[in-house]
Amino acid sequence: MVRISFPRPKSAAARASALGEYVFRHKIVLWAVVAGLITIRQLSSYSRNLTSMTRGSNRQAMELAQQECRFFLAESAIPRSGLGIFTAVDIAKGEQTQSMPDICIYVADTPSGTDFHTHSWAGSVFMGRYEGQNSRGACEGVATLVNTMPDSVNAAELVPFQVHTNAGLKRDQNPGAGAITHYYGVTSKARRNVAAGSEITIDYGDWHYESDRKYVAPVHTPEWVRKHGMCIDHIEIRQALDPEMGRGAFARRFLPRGTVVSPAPLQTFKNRIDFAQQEPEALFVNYCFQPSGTNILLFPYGPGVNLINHSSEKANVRLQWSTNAQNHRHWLDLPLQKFWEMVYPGALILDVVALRDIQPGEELYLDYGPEWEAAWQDHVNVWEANTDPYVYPADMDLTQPFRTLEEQKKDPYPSNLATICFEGQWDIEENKPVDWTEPTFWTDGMLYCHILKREKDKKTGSYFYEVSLGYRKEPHPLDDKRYISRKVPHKAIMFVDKPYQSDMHLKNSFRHPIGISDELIPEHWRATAVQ
Ligand SMILES: C[S@@+](CC[C@H](N)C(=O)[O-])C[C@H]1O[C@@H](n2cnc3c(N)ncnc32)[C@H](O)[C@@H]1O
Repeated sequence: MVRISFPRPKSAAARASALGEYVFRHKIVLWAVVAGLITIRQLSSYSRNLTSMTRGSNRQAMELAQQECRFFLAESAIPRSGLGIFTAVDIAKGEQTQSMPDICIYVADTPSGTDFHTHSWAGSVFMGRYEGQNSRGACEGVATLVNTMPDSVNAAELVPFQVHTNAGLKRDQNPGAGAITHYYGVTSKARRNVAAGSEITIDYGDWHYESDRKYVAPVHTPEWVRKHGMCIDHIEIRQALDPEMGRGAFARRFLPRGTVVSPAPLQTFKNRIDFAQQEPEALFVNYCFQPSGTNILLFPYGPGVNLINHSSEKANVRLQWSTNAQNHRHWLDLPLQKFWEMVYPGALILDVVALRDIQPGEELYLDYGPEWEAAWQDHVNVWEANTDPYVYPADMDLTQPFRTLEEQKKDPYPSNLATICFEGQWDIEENKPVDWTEPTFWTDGMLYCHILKREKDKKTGSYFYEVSLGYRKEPHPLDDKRYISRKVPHKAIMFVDKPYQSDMHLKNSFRHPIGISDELIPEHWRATAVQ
């Protein structure tokens, strides 16, 4: 598989003073020495803890797991914006501001009449613009949890360029193809040095919270963060041990029985039917809980939570309602109409809790319930490999020069693929060619394009192209010649699936929400099922 990565433009905030950098780096070194000493002490206390746990006490070990945790969810410094992400450790400029990459699940045609759009990203941001007519990506983890504070962006710059991986599942081999998202690998990095205790913030760009007011995030102490926060750093994401499952979630450290492995703030949806505009219904439902006997969907967006795969025999985590003050558990008792008036994303929080001691590196499993298991088995029994011609965009060799339209007449690209170009100019006039401009945020400048001409730089050997840009949702012959960009570098071109071609649109791909124990759901919710 060939992957390209794009350089990111330098932002003003990234130009921190050399002196500040020097002081901060030395602080880091000092911190690392102290941390090293702590680690040695912790390791010995860790083994003591293990011993004491076998005697029945695991409180100390749980505290240790909490101490080692770097990232937490706690009440945001932005008024009335619920939870925010805090760091308990110093982060140097350029380092990651999260402990694991996020996934995004694209819905090809955003349902109307729901609040799906409030906690999902515009199609272009994580490169899913061409999945459908009006696509939006619901992401879990930092990409959804981080708050915007345009006047005080301390930290995160979202880095979307490692997306597009089918996690080893192929449509001609695996029943799980199309049942997991391909958009994995969204991360964020610090724009400047971030002190331990800070809330991590970004700038959403086109959305300003009460834009007439300025908020500067107070920096808490790391102790405050540990005391009041919920750890979101206990999980690592890797390929699942069973390759049929795609990715999976693994324990980053020893997690004693009863540890909250991760909180899962929920976005609630009244009706699963809203996500059934196409066949198959939106992949999004596979990443949601559905209480039995209802049509309600609960989308958990705690980092890594919906990467936990199913096993009824090996389940080592379970769900329970969070005891955190940010969880409005009492709202579950409200009549449903009142509940829907009150509820907002993050108002309800489930905790994923260790059912037994979990060793570092163990894969985490949740019991999705008998209905899910039966549905998966039925799916595997009837599933047939899809052998129609198809090539994954990630399998295209991007070291080869892109073929011009003329060359493609003789040697066409696979019919499911389209070429896209990243172009920084939005006001190109018809029939007035311009020279290529680098976009400030690459994915925003993503457009369909046709390759008209190719040149090779004699000195460097790199390729440059003349392309025509298409501003439509689908490649269109009329766009062949109108908006021309010249001197487009090779790195600014790539392949994507045309709309409705990627695995998640396969008619025979598996769909089933995750089951949730009846004990957690109020009885009166079951009276609501819409047929
Ligand atoms: C919430 S996601 C879990 C994360 C997913 N593995 C991924 O890579 O994004 C649920 C989906 O994962 C896959 N999955 C989870 N547990 C599985 C199992 N026991 N066997 C096969 N597939 C499983 C199914 O495609 C299911 O619909």
